[in-house]
Amino acid sequence: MSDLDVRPVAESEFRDANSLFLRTLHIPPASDDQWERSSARYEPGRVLGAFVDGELAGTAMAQSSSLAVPGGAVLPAGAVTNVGVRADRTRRGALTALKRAQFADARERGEPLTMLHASEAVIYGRFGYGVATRARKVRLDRARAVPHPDVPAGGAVRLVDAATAEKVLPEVYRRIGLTRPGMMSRPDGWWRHRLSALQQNAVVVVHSDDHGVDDGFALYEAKANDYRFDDGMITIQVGDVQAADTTALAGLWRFLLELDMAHRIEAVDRPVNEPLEWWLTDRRQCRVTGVGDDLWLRLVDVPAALGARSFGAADPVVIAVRDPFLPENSGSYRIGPEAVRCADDPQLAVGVDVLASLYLGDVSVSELVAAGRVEVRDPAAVAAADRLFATAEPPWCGTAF
Ligand SMILES: CC(=O)SCCNC(=O)CCNC(=O)[C@H](O)C(C)(C)COP(=O)(O)OP(=O)(O)OC[C@H]1O[C@@H](n2cnc3c(N)ncnc32)[C@H](O)[C@@H]1OP(=O)(O)O
Repeated sequence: MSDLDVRPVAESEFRDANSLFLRTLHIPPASDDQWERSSARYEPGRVLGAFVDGELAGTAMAQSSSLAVPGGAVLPAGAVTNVGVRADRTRRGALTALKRAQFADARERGEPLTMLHASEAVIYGRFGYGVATRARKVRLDRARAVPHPDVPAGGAVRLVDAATAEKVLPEVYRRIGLTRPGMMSRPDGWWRHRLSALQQNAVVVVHSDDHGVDDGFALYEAKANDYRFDDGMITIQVGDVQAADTTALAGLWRFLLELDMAHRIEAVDRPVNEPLEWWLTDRRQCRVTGVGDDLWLRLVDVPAALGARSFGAADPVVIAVRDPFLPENSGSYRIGPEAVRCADDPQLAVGVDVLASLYLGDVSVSELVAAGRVEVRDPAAVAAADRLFATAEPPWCGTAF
């Protein structure tokens, strides 16, 4: 019988934890240069190790962040990443023990939420995570994607070098603000890691408004084919577009669509309701090549999380929440103008993972009723619950971590 112990790893062990994690993704250990960049995200006390008989067998870490929820509140949230268990130690409870320790740590830190992007969709539901935002991938043929005359116009764009980007991008992101449910703050270490990519092939374009105030940016890389023979000359791969308003967003997209020599533009992690189709004379030139799960959310402290978001106008609904992994969250909640625990008979019942999918407004209650994921005890409650949880626009995270 082997002995499993979970504890925060010392800073001197961060690199071992990183190497172990990379191996679980079948990636070789980082070079000194890669580790130098990657290590910025490692926060003392937030990198956990699972030790089997004293030897590191698994790891999971979190970055201190925060998440915008419906109604405008921004809640402390751990951004969980670099989760992996050595291939010869899997399926013996190491991840389960790491998740228990991470949730306990989140509670101590006063973080009602924890979030992640999942490598596989089957891993995290059992721990109470649900898909809370989705994102789409689009592809545009530059020659045919002609901007519509009604596309908002204004401001200016400029290319900036790596040193300028390091200063300007975090400022612009802060100025834009966490304006939409699902947007998260980007820790300093996240920025250091992300911007270190600029030493390589990434290009940064910044948009400023008519008063010269920077209000958006885009990061992209060019992937060159042999333009003499291949169908495609150059594909522009867009990794991060952030904008304060539609004029800035349209200005950045217009710039990308006017890049000489670019044959194709591909963008990932875009909001499902980004108005690209409406900005083209031929809407079919915006090809959606995929819509996938984006942010997975876990309500670690259900009363605090429900109490922090606003709800739409409708009669209150009593919902029973089942949380086998953190049973202290289980119970009935009256959701109305405010959400509180109660002792009333529930009208609907959900698992805490399903509650996470409803929480930011990505999916409606009735869609999940149709999917069999919401137990209905009072059918009249479904329409009211739809109105309570509905948000003005779909949530979007927009930050890869
Ligand atoms: C946020 C991120 O970093 S995402 C990256 C996640 N990491 C990876 O994908 C790397 C490769 N995979 C791994 O390292 C491991 O398989 C992990 C971390 C996903 C799981 O670690 P394990 O220690 O094996 O998990 P653990 O033993 O606690 O499993 C708990 C339960 O989840 C199930 N489970 C865990 N991982 C998987 C999986 N990938 N597919 C299907 N079921 C899984 C187990 O079967 C077990 O089920 P049970 O309770 O019914 O017996």
